[in-house]
Formats: sequence, structure tokens, C-alpha cells
Amino acid sequence: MAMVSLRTPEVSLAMKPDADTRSVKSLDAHRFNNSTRRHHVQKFMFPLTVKSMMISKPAFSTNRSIFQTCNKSTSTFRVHGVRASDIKNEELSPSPEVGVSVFILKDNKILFGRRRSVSVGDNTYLLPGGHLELGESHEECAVREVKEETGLDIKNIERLTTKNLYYDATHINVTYMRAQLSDPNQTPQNIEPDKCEGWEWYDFNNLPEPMFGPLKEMLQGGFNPFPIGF
Ligand SMILES: Nc1nc2c([nH]c(=O)n2[C@H]2C[C@H](O)[C@@H](COP(=O)(O)OP(=O)(O)OP(=O)(O)O)O2)c(=O)[nH]1
Repeated sequence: MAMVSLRTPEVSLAMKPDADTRSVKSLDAHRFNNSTRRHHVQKFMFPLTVKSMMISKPAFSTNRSIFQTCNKSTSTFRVHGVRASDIKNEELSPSPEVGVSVFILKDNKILFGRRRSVSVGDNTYLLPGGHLELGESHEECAVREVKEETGLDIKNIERLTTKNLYYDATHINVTYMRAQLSDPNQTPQNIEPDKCEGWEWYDFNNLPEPMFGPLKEMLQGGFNPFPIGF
């Protein structure tokens, strides 16, 4: 199986009219629904080898040459092969993504949500978080992502540590933050139910399983997100 990157439809404008076109079945359509942002690259396992698609025009780049370009409600995608020379430089030399994840602390508890099978961290418990947007600070990103995913307002936002995550062909530079509720009586809402099963508070001594691997490793390694005397 070959790894390909599928970008949002507007990226397909970069393609030339003579690009080779194939119809490819059985890509998982609903996973693409999550990718609405221009910068957001979704990774898919492609059911054919790239090589087998190189029937008449042999100039595929094997890492970043195939983009989804058609109606996402069908399970049959038109996939265009693009000549390597037609791919913009940034597609050939991808940069790391910048992620922000937030330990929201309340009493001795942390807020976790179990992710649905849509992207990195499938079916595991993760913290609220997302990707840094253009011009945003880590703190602003934390406030925005927490609000977008849980409806909660946070304060006392602090950076804790930064880790590198290598996931398939992606490199994500993730900064873990901590924060507290602006109003301790707020309750989390599941604002993105297509992405998350729901948010719950978990005692630091009884954390949920299965937890997202890198996060589990960090916590099992003795990482404690609570300030001294919290
Ligand atoms: N949400 C979250 N992401 C984490 C955690 N640990 C960790 O390494 N990451 C990484 C994996 C993700 O690719 C990245 C955050 O992106 P995400 O997958 O949550 O992004 P998203 O779709 O919710 O948001 P966005 O791209 O629309 O901004 O950070 C964590 O505990 N929670």
C-alpha cells in the first residue's frame, strides 16, 4: 500500500489540464470530510500502489503527487496523477505541522476526549488541541481549539513542553500547554461529535485507556502537567 496525501479541492487547481486521471474505488470517503482547511493535509492509505497507476504517464512523484479532486460524498474518487515537474515546491518539500494540545486542569483532573476514527489518534483518548494557524501564538491557538472542540473558556495558559511526533509521512511539532477553566462551573460540550465521542474529566491517578501513544508514553515517563501545590 502506498501513502498518499489528499488535499482540499482548491489545491487541485495547481494541476494541469493534461494530468493523467484514474478512477479509484474504496478510499474511505467520510475521512475526507474532516479536511476543510486549506492547510490541512489528510493522510490516507491508498488501496493501489502508485506504480500500478502509472500506466501511460510515468511522471508521478511518489510522495505528494495525488490529490483528491471530486465530490466527497461518493466512495469513488477521481484521482489525478500530476507530473512531478508540475508540483509546486512546497508540495515537494513539506514542512512540519505545528500542533498545540492542552491539559485543562480542574482539581486533580484532566479533560480527555476519545477521538473517533477520523485522523491521527484514531479511537484513543487525547487532549483538546489542533494546529497553529497563520499569525497565531500558541496561547491563542490553545484558546481557539479548546473553544472550538469543547466550548470551554480557559485562563492561566502556560507552555509545558514541545515534542516531535512522526506519524506516517508527517512530522508534527506539538507543544503541550496547560490551562484552567475561566469559570470552574463550566461543563464541556462535544462540539465536534463527528470527531470526538465526548469530553470527560479523568483523575490524574486513573487516566483513560486506550490513550494516544505519545501522550501515554510521556505521562508514564513521569510527566506531570500540574503546577506544584495545585
Ligand atoms: N488534539 C491533540 N493532538 C495531539 C495530542 N498529542 C499530539 O501529539 N497531538 C498532535 C497530533 C495532531 O496531529 C496534532 C493536533 O491536531 P488535531 O488532529 O487535533 O487537529 P484538528 O483536526 O483537531 O485541528 P485542525 O487541524 O483543524 O487545527 O497534534 C493531543 O493530546 N491532542
